[in-house]
Formats: sequence, C-alpha cells, structure tokens
Amino acid sequence: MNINMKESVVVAVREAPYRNTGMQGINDIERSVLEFSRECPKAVIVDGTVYSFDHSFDSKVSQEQLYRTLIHPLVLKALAGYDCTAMAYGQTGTGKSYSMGMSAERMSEEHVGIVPRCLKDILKYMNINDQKENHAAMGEVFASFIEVYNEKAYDLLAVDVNEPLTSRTHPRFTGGTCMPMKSQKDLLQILMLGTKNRHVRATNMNNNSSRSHAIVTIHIQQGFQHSRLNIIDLAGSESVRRTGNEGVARAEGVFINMGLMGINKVMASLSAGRSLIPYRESILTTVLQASLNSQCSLTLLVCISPHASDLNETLSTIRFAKNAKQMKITPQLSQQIQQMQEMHQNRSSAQTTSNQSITQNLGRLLPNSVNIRRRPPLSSNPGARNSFSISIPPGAQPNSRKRARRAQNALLSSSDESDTGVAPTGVISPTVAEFLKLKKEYAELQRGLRELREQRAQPEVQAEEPPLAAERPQPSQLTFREFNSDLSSIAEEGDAIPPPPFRIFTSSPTIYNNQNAGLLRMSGVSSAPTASSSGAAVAAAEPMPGRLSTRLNSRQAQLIQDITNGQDQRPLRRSSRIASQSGGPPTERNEPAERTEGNERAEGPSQLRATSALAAIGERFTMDSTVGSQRARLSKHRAELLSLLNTASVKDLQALPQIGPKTAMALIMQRSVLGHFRNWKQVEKLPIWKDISWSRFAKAVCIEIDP
Ligand SMILES: Nc1ncnc2c1ncn2[C@@H]1O[C@H](COP(=O)(O)OP(=O)(O)OP(=O)(O)O)[C@@H](O)[C@H]1O
Repeated sequence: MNINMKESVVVAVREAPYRNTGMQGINDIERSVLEFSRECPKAVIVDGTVYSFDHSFDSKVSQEQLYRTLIHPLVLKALAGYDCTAMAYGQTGTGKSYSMGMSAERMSEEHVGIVPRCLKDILKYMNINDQKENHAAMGEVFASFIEVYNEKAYDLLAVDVNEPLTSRTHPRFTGGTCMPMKSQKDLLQILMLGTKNRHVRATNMNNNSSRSHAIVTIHIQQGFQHSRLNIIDLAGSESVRRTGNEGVARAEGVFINMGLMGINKVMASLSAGRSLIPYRESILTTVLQASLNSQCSLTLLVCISPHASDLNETLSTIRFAKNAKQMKITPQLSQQIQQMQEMHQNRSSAQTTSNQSITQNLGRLLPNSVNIRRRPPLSSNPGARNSFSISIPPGAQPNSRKRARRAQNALLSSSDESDTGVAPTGVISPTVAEFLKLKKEYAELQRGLRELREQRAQPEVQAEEPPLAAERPQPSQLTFREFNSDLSSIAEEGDAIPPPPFRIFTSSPTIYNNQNAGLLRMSGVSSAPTASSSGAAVAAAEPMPGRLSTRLNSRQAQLIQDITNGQDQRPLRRSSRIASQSGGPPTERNEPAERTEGNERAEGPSQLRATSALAAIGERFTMDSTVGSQRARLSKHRAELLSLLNTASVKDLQALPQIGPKTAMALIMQRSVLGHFRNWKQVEKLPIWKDISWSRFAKAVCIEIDP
C-alpha cells in the first residue's frame, strides 16, 4: 500500500442509518436528503447539491471497510513516527461513537469500531503480545483516555476521576494516565473503565448520547521515536430546541457547542495559515492542541443524518468538513525525533567521537553563553550512564535558560544508553490488572478513612464502642498492613524499592519526569507555548498511580496517628512541625483542605504528602519499643523514605531536613540519569553530597541509626 506521508487532511462523510422516530416505534419514513452515486464515489449529494470529499460512505459501509479505507493509512503513518489524529464530528445520534468504537460493550466483530481495530493492527505490526518475555517486540504501546465535560478535562483512567486535569481556571494540560497495551484485552479494560466514567445521557435524539468529548491516545514508542495516534469522539452538536433538553442536559449542550465552536475557530486560523491559533478559547481546544495543529496529520470523519428534518444540521456539518479540508497542515516528524535521529546517526557513524557529536548537536541548540561539559561516569554505579552538565551563567536571559534546560533534558535522554533499546531502564510498566487492583485498594482506603472520620465525628457513639484500632480492622488498615509488609520485606532485601510503576506522558520536560526527557517532551501537548513548570506538571498529573505508594503512606501515617495519638501534642521534627502546621495529612481530592492561617505553606497534596510522611518519621522514632520492632520500623522507614526520594518533586524534596533547592535539584537530576535510586548506598555515593552534608542528612532523617 502506498501511503502519502505528507498528505495532511483527509475528510470523509458517513451516512448514519435511519433512526427510530420514537413515534409508536415505527421507523422513520421520511425521504432521505442524501444521495450517493457510483460515478462519483467521493461525493455526497445533499438535497440536490454535490459535495466532494476524499471519501464518502453510505449507510451500508461496514466498520471494517471504513477502517481499512480511512484509518489504516493513518495507523501506518503513526507507526512511521508521525503524530496523527482521527476525529469524528457530526450531529448528535449520527454514529460518531459507534464509528470510533469507544464503547466497551460486547459486540460482534462486524460492529467493532476504529479504536480496537487500530490497536489490534499496531500491536500486530510491533510484534507485541501479552507473553511475559516478548523479545520480538519492536517497542511499547500505551493508551490514555480523557474526556472534556462542561469545560473541564478529566482523566478517565485516573485514581480519582472526579478531579479535573484542567479547567478554565487551571488551563494547563499535561496529559493523562497512560496504560501499557499488550493485548486487546488491555484496551477493553481501559475502555470499560473509561466508558463507565464517561458522561452519557438519554436525549430525544439519542438514547445513549455522549455529553463529553472523548480522546483516546495511543502512544507508540519505538526506541527513541515516540508518536501518537489520537482518536477523538466529539460530542454531537445539538440544537437545544430539538433535543428538548432542560436543566443540566441543556447546560451540557451549551458547553458541547462552545467546545465545537472553539474547534471551528482553530480550524479557521489554521486554514488562514495564521501563526496565532486561538487554542485557549476553550478547554477542548486546549486539550486538543497536540492533536489539532499544523504538524499533525488529520483524518476527519463527519457523520451526517439522512433525515430531511436534520437538513440544517447536515449542511452545517458539511460546511465544517469543507473548512477542515482547507487547513494548512504539513505533517512532519517532530523536531525532537529529527534531532534524536541526527544524534543517533552521528553516534553510530563515529563511535569514538560520539559524545563530541552529541555535544556539538546540542551546542547548536544553545545560546553562546551556555557551556556544556561532560562529567565522568558515576563510579559507584557500574551501569551508570555518562552524565553531562550544562552550566548556565547567572545573568543569562530567561530564554537562554529555557533553551539550556531543554538541551540538558535532551542531553540526559541522549546519554541514556537505553535510548536505542525498547524501554528506558528503571520504569516498570504495570499491567492494567495491577492498576485496577491499586485503584480498588485506593477506593477501599478512602472508604475506610471516611468511616473513621464519621466515627470520630460522633464521640458519644464512639465512647460506647470498644477502641477502634484494637477492635475492628478497617479495610484501609488491612490494605496498609499488606502494603507495609510488602515494603518491609523489600526493605529487608537491602532497601531495594521498585521505581514508580507507571509512566505519565506529560507535555513539558518536567524535571520530575525526565527519565526519558525526549520522550516526555514529545508527548502530551508537545508544543504548548505555555508548557507547565515542573511543579504544575506534577500537580496536574496528580492522580498518577505511580505515586500511589506515597499517598498510601501518608494516609497510613494519618491513620496511625489518628488511631494511636489522637490529640497528642508531642514535639515534632522541623518537617513534622510543617506537617502539623499545614493542618495534618492530605485531604481527599474532592474535599480541599481548609485553608487556615497555619496551613498556608502547604501548597498542594504532594507537599502535604512529603510533610506528613515526615510527620510519620518523627512519630516513629519518638515511640518507645523493643529493639526488634525498632529494627523492623527502621527498615520500613528507610524503604519509605527511599520511595519518597524516588517519587518526590523538587518542592517535596525541600521539605526534607538538610535539603535545599540546589540539593533537591541535583537529586532529581541524578534520579533522572539513574532511572531510580535502588538503595541508600547508591544515594550516599552520589557526587552531590559535599563534605559532611551526607552524614548530616542521614542523621536528620534517621537513616543512619543501626539498631
Ligand atoms: N452505521 C451504523 N450501524 C449500526 N448502528 C449504528 C450506526 N451508526 C449509529 N448506530 C447506532 O445509532 C445509535 C447512536 O449512535 P452513536 O451513539 O454512536 O451516535 P453519536 O453520534 O455518538 O451521538 P452523540 O453525539 O449523541 O453521542 C447507537 O445505538 C449506534 O449503535
């Protein structure tokens, strides 16, 4: 098959089948306003006027035929490293969700839609299967599922789906949870999870009308190359008069139309070849910035109704399709990939001078004022990759700093020897089943905490009951216990802690996530001019299951404190004081912490997590106990603290004693290079500790005590 990689916009129309009128269950017998002619297979005749597109499909077209003709070329492009988008647009009830295959319902093969078919082909082409040791695999595939509902974006795979990723007040979008895909079953599971959480409602026009715009993104990672296939099911444009919606449904309709209008404006600007595209006018376009831009191949499927009563909407949809065709898009491999390819070539062509060529390549990116120098490999870690550093003069302009940082990230990823391999080291990809298990545990934990709070809120009832901790094992406590026994056993094996198990693709090269900075930069909203700062990105990726362990620990700390200490006012360490000032443990997402005078310093859940973990540390070491249990507690503590070090952001790290901004930054950089810290010995040998700073730190966080 010949694929034109440079073909920019492909537009196709699909006729919807007749829908039931709802009047005594008789089929609609209106005359169809659509005609399709054999002589002109790419055209559709709407009420006598001919409109030509790249493809036109009547209502008899099968799902397979639609996929093969329209989407399969896009899949091949995505596999070749191009970012691609398939988008369905049209009036409500015309079969957009059906075509896209967003549903996880069991259905016969003939009804399976675009998303599962795409994934099936991608997995097939990349030789990926769910066998444990899959050496033949040519890369990795991940999928995320996001919806935009009422001008807020939600991660449908997040631990807490009610927490918006972005809203009018917080418009930064950094992408959603990415789950590894090894089989169709994995996809089915995330579709089930996503569609269960997605907003749908019965309206006059559709029994199962999507009230949100949904985006499934399939990330394809092949060595240093990362491309995305975005599959977008837009909610149907609707006329409030015809749908007869009232109240919430009516408001939803307004938001749906607002998002669609935003897309129209973006498309008009791209058609006019303007450099300033109004992505910020709606949350939908903010989220779609990575999928709807001048470099991303677009295939638009417009679904139109054959009913005469829908003629106005059909004509409006046709106009939309015509405008889309005018868009000036030049699909190209992202600059990042080009750079990486260039570097790769340089490296393989001259092995001995490889580092020089990387430096030279990067040198071109950098302003003259910024110097690159190469550091020797970390002697303590035999597997450590060569590390580089870029020194930025204090007076450098903000732009120079930005470019330097970008180059530093590229440098880090290029110095990663795994960049030509399948996966970056230090990242474990959990299965969907593992994720669901974690999610269930988290739900149990929340329930347990809720029950606990309720009981604490009723002291008189509680007084009649036996003490809570001794009497009734809460589901959350059980979870904690299991979780801790895992941690302890890991700790006993030499403090080895698994790295954060989940990978989040974010829009910006956040220091937090830059284990493979090149990869991260290419994902999410790749070229967002308002790329988020590391802190913001961490906050936006908050429901990141990879940091669930830290969340569990802080919850645990709270639970233990609640049960054992009650209102105990023992003096705490500095960090613990911060925790207590900040109003204690993190609150649940839907119940923001009350802002009191004292807790103003606690700036976010991640900060709270770090500080409350420290509170737990303080508590743990002031309690009397036997030597044996102290030893167990110490290994648990060391393991937990190491886990914190492996997951915390720059800001979180600064909550630890003896860690200032510079050390925090250096720790994060080292973590990025190494993948993760395997044990405390490795941390101790890092070149970041000056003179006696390590021993001070170790003393302050109680990890050097040998019980
Ligand atoms: N080509 C088709 N073949 C068989 N059934 C179809 C076809 N197109 C749509 N349907 C059916 O029509 C109904 C409405 O379709 P769907 O929910 O996909 O519409 P929609 O455009 O996504 O609507 P909304 O925008 O309100 O979400 C569904 O029951 C779907 O199964």
